[in-house]
Amino acid sequence: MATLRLTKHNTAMLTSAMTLVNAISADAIVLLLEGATDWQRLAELMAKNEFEKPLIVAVDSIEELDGASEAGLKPVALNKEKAPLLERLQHALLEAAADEFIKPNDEIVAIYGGFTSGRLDSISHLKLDERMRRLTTRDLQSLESSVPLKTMKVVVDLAVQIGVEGREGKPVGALFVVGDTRSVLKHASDSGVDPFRGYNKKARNLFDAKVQEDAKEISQLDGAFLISADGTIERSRQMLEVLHEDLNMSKGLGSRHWAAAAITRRTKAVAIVVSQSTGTVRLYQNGFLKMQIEPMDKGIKWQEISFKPPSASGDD
Ligand SMILES: Nc1ncnc2c1ncn2[C@@H]1O[C@H](COP(=O)(O)OP(=O)(O)OP(=O)(O)O)[C@@H](O)[C@H]1O
Repeated sequence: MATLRLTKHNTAMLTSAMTLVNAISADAIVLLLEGATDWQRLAELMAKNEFEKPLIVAVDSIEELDGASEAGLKPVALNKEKAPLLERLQHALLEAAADEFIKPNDEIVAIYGGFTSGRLDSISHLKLDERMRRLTTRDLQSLESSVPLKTMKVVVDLAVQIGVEGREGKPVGALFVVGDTRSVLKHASDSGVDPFRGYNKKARNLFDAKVQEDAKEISQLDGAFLISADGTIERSRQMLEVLHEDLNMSKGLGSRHWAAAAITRRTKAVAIVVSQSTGTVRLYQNGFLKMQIEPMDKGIKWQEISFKPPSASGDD
């Protein structure tokens, strides 16, 4: 990947971004890069400009961020090399919020090469509240209690892609049940031949881009994916049989959503559903809708859902 040289031009752009942050009382800079840069020199540039706010450096792979933290920068790994600029920027903001480098209401100055590789040519002033509505760290962390955050993110990203892209020009829905697989299996049965059965763990791990593509193909078939906390597809094409009667669901949601909510009521799993009709991704935990993500053509927009807590009588 191209490393960024701190040329006279790039240095001047970075200095301008720092000046802008201070002038408008913004909260942080997000520097979106295609590869590493001289982290130490970047830190020196901050010191020279007396810039004391967080400078988040977002690069695709974690290896390229070697030394960034030690230099006093805030590193974020994207793993989105081929994604469009806007999606990478959005992802950088989500990751930075999840790592608590920034807060959901912060104002950010983003700096990146929008037109030419290796040349910082664009500076944007973003209000996070507008940018990503309300993805709060609290939401992510509350989900992390049963499943590691990185597994949640990989499944959510995949679900969003399925919702946006569909398959072969047709909309596709999907259901991922993540974590507590042993309990979930007690409520699951094959709805057809499971294409993942018999493959070794590595060939079933959703952190692998090829496995993600396979999962997108299989999402066209009936049934749910059961994913373990480490991101392994334990089963696919599973029909879930769970009682629905004590759930409080929005009107218009069909059996896939009911199954998703119900399984999280009975187990400690988190369910992530892609609606075939709208592409909307919903996350259920403990039988409740916790988050809803409306897909957009470019990037994702996160929304927090306010849901009615169960009444004291348990009549929910
Ligand atoms: N209990 C279940 N377990 C696993 N998958 C299910 C279950 N019920 C439904 N599905 C899957 O959901 C698909 C669509 O069902 P349905 O249209 O009722 O769902 P929905 O909630 O309205 O979702 P969508 O918005 O995607 O249409 C089914 O073809 C099946 O693959």
